[in-house]
Amino acid sequence: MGENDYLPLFETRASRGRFLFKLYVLTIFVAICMILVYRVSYLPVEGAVEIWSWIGMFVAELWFSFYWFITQLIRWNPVYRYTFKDRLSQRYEKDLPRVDVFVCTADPEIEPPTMVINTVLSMMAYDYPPEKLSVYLSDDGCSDLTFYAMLEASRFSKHWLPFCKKFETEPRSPEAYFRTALEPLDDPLKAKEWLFVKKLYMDMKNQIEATTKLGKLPEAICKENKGFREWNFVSSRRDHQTILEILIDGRDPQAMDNEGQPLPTLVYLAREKRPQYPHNFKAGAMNALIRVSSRISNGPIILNVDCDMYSNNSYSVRDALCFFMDEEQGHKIGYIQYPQVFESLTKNDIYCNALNAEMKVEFPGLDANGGPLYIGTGCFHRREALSGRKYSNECKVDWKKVNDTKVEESTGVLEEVCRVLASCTYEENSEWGKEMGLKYGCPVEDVITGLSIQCRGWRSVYFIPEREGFLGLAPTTLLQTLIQHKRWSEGDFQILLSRHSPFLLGHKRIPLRLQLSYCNYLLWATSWFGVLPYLVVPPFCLLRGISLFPKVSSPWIQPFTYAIFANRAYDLVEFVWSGGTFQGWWNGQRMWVFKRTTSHLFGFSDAIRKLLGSTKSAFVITAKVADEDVSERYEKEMMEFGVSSPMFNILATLALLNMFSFFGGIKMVIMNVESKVFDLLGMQIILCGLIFFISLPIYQGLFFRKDSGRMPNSVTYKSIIVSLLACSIALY
Ligand SMILES: O=c1ccn([C@@H]2O[C@H](COP(=O)(O)OP(=O)(O)O[C@H]3O[C@H](CO)[C@@H](O)[C@H](O)[C@H]3O)[C@@H](O)[C@H]2O)c(=O)[nH]1
Ligand SMILES: [Mn+2]
Repeated sequence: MGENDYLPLFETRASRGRFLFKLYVLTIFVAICMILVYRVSYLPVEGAVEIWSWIGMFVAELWFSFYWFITQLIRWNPVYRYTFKDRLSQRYEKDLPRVDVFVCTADPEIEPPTMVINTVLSMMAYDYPPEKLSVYLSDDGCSDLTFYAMLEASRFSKHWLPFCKKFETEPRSPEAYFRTALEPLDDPLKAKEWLFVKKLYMDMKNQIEATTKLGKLPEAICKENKGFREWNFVSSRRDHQTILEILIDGRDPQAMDNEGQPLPTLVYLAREKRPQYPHNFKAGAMNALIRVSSRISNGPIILNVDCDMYSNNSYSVRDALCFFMDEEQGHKIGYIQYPQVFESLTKNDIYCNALNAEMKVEFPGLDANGGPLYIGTGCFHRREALSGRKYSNECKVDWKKVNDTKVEESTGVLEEVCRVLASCTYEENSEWGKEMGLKYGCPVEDVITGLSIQCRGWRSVYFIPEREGFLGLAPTTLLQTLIQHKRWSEGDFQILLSRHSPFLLGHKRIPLRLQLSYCNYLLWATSWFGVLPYLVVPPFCLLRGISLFPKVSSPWIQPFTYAIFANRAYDLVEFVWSGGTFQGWWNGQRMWVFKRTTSHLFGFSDAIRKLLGSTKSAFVITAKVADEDVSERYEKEMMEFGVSSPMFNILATLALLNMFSFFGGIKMVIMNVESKVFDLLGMQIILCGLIFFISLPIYQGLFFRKDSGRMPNSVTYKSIIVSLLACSIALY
């Protein structure tokens, strides 16, 4: 192939027709400047409350302006990637590299074993040479139930893999497939086979679920495999030796599916845990997997998924390789991030978990600005980059040679060697968790690790396949959503404050526009600087009759209304364009306020406390199952409160304060029609009104609902007292 007729394995297209967007940005920019000019030139001269309120609003607006700037920077010039899998096959089919898949699970109760093995099975069934595919499960829950389910899955895979090939099934998680697929009616022979495999799956599932419900394995099952004996030595989930079993050794000529084809390697690992050693959550699990897999299969490409993210597209590995193996650009690429897509969402996505705008607009924009973040799941890594190697020109891989090395040890010996690699002491006095592998000490181990990979000179790529690559589960209650966002905002902010921040570590190593783009997420924790003043000061001042905005009749009102409403209109268009509904957008506005006044506020304070050394970071795992009545309310899109939490106290208090002020404001307007109250306070009344309408589900939860998902009484009482107190302070 000559220099000139090189055909790339992927291509990058910038999105076109951005003129309207850029015009919109320009007009908002002008409006923002005018708002700031107004604030500075009309600073009240007397009255402490007046002056301080004014300053509070000004701080909020400065914050909004800055944040607006970085959100536009991310949106400025998104790029989209396309792959050519046929070219990959033509050139490299025989030399495809080994690929290691890492699945992490941590708790058999909130991450049920059937869900875990469905993810594992979907990964084993990739359209990829099985002898080059290895799937590793890290079980931080150290559960014999999960181990048992994995054994069952390894048996079932002998039927499932040939079945997937024959029927070209998609998706390849049996649960997801059988949930929707219809039996093939055209061919009775095929139908018989189809029904047979379906029954096999159902039987396996029922048996695993029955055993899980019991919570204990029957003797008979334990006798079947020597692996179960390991649990005799497990004192608790936090105190046990390494358990490592190679359930299928791909090298074993006996490891065949029922059509005589080889099977992918399958490994179960519960790394050693001891109370005196920090286990570092998912980052620790991943690092153990990196080491263990380096001995067993040592694939140069690693795919990392959470246990709830099954593969929905059997070509994802090939797509990813189109990037890594591209002759001109591939060697620079450290990781390829796929979007996080969730299948558990309701129609109008009541908790706004879809991340549509992030995944469809912001990440393509990040890709243009220097590369997307690593977000923990659905990400293909180059092993070298993940392990800590710096990028250099020598990183060019000779793909024709990568498969040359062979492991010689027997399965038993390999297991022995690898147990040591997953022990607690192995990492002592080493660079693991610092310069090697995923970084420790941060609740968003993914983002901080991705950033450090980029700072070591690697490029990252964002790829949205036509058929979604991975489908996962999002939180299904309000509190879980808020807690997840607290973990994210806290971790992200911690990165910004640390020496790993994009501005310190990234200085001169990644482009400035990428440094700034990172702030879009790393500054989440500070968002309450903007939002809290806007939720507290206007209603408070409204009750006192202090005006914070230009008169409705003044021309100065225009930049305010334009900046607020045009911005929201743009947001709506973007939301609907990326697949949402109008009601979903409205729900998103509510969650926007909720997250900023609770998750981000708490994330901020915990990050600061951690900086001062008074707390340690934790990782609250998101539940993947819920009680029946909770799920039922979720399906009906009823907001779930149910338990008391300081987060709910804040939400309810703010909602009540704005409600009192809104009605107070309306009353003032009605009582003094001639005195132009509306002209003076109109904008504040409208703002309080918006918060009032956004908070309707809160009032329902506080006063009108009877079900167990309503606000607990303690929250109701506390919020009423505090908001009334605030109102009386305002009035007197
Ligand atoms: O001690 C732990 C805790 C968690 N996990 C696993 O980490 C994954 C993510 O946990 P989850 O509770 O589902 O968190 P999410 O907020 O949904 O996860 C997102 O955010 C995390 C960082 O906050 C990333 O680790 C995840 O990959 C990313 O999907 C799951 O597979 C867990 O089993 C472990 O392996 N060990
Ligand atoms: Mn998750």
